[in-house]
Amino acid sequence: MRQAWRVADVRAAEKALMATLPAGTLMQRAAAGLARRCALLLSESGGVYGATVVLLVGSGDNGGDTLYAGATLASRGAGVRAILLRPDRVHLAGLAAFRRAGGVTVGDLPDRVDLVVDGIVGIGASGGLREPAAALVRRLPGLRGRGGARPPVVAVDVPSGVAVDTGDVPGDAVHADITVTFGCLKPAHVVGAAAVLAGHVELIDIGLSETLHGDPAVRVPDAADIASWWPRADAGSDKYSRGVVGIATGSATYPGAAVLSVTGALAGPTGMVRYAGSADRDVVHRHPSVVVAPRVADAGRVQAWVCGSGLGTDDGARTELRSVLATSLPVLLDADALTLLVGGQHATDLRRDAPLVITPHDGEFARLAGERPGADRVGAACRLAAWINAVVLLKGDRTIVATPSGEAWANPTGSPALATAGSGDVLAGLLGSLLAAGVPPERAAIMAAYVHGLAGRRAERDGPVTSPDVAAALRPVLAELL
Ligand SMILES: NC(=O)C1=CN([C@@H]2O[C@H](COP(=O)(O)OP(=O)(O)OC[C@H]3O[C@@H](n4cnc5c(N)ncnc54)[C@H](OP(=O)(O)O)[C@@H]3O)[C@@H](O)[C@H]2O)[C@@H](O)CC1
Ligand SMILES: Nc1ncnc2c1ncn2[C@@H]1O[C@H](COP(=O)(O)OP(=O)(O)O)[C@@H](O)[C@H]1O
Repeated sequence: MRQAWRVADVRAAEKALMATLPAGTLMQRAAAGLARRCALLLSESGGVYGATVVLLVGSGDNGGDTLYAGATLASRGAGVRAILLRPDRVHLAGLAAFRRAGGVTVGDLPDRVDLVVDGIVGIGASGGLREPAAALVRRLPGLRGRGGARPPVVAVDVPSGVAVDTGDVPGDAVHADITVTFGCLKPAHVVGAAAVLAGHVELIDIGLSETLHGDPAVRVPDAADIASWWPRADAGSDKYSRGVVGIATGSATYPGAAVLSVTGALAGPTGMVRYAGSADRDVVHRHPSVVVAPRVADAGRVQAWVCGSGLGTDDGARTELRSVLATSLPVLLDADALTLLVGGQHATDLRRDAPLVITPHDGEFARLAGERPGADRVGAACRLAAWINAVVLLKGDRTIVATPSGEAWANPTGSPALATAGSGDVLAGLLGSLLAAGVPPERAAIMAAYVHGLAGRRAERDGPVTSPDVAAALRPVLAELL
């Protein structure tokens, strides 16, 4: 698991650590790690000696890191040119070291560039990138280096132009190939559009873990977490002890939603899937192992319910929603079930002790919360989770999982190929199976999003992706993961 920390916490930890060290130690550690990464990148593409490196240097310590790293590269024979965005407020010691090593300052981007280092602004950024930095950043995609190729861009700490605590990108911003960050990850590395602009993120240890306390802003699961949390059958298992998941999705109008959510559930860890609804014939035809009933009330015992996708929003759908919410079981609500919640007719049904998970996309989120998630997706998901007292899985690129107590996770897997009709139904079924197997709701949401994201990536290897492809990819993905 990785963790990302807010700027205020990073600042406090840096201050506490700096108090125990000679002045400038942390910047030297940061700059050394940054120079090492830049040198490696240049070595892979023709060598450090003779390469042309451009530093974009802002007025704070982010620029200081960049100048010291530039000095190291210059001392190894690179031609390093620094553009100072605020010459009157540059990091003076950094600039002196840079000049001593043979670095030169220039007024504009050179014709040929082999590496760009973005040190315009780091965690001290406020608001969108200002001019003249913004104009410079807009020109970066037009640069050419060795062999006419676009030169790699290394961002220092964070890509300049992103909102560090939210991952929002309010305007022009650097699109980095690599971001070299120091001490710990920040939210912009793992959520929102900023995470895409950060490219590959490399963390340099500057000793910050000694003084970094409290709760991270966002957690990011890895494959080992998912594998270790996944329930497994053992010699004593039977189909009931593994959990039975109930699926109340689809309708005569939308039988596909039922089939897709059931397919997702069948890939999960439960020993049995029960389906309740009017798409029963389609479900049994596709999946003979599924036990079907016309309504939730007739379905028999389950350990968790999935309700919503393709259910419709008529009175019959409302009855089914009421039936699942009246149980004392974990419930996942998606799609039409979320629409039915709007207007408050189910407010009393929602007052329940058993876990509730909701899986809105941005439109459904807006219907429930009264506004779209906006720039701070993690904050928005946490607020809705607290308000509705449910685990919220906010779909999208880097899906967010938030708990009522304010814990947030960002899913690192996935692909835009998942933006295809019915792929959310597959996710809901898988998540429901994890709930029925006894996995705590926030973990079930994180695990389902992770595996669903891997399935999307696997499916796209074979060309354009449909939701049945995502469902079909779940089992091979799990075979590799577990
Ligand atoms: N502390 C430590 O121990 C360590 C810190 N380290 C490094 O320090 C970095 C933080 O340095 P920092 O605090 O000096 O802030 P920084 O990111 O350079 O930006 C401040 C300057 O940017 C400007 N500016 C702001 N917004 C802007 C905008 N939208 N558009 C344009 N300009 C904007 C702002 O100008 P102003 O608003 O004042 O006019 C101000 O002058 C951190 O990311 C890491 O790299 C490492 O060495 C490890 C140890
Ligand atoms: N741009 C994107 N990048 C990555 N994943 C995405 C993107 N857009 C959507 N997704 C994922 O695709 C799925 C779509 O779900 P949903 O909107 O409920 O579709 P449907 O209702 O058709 O099943 C979600 O898991 C979501 O996280």
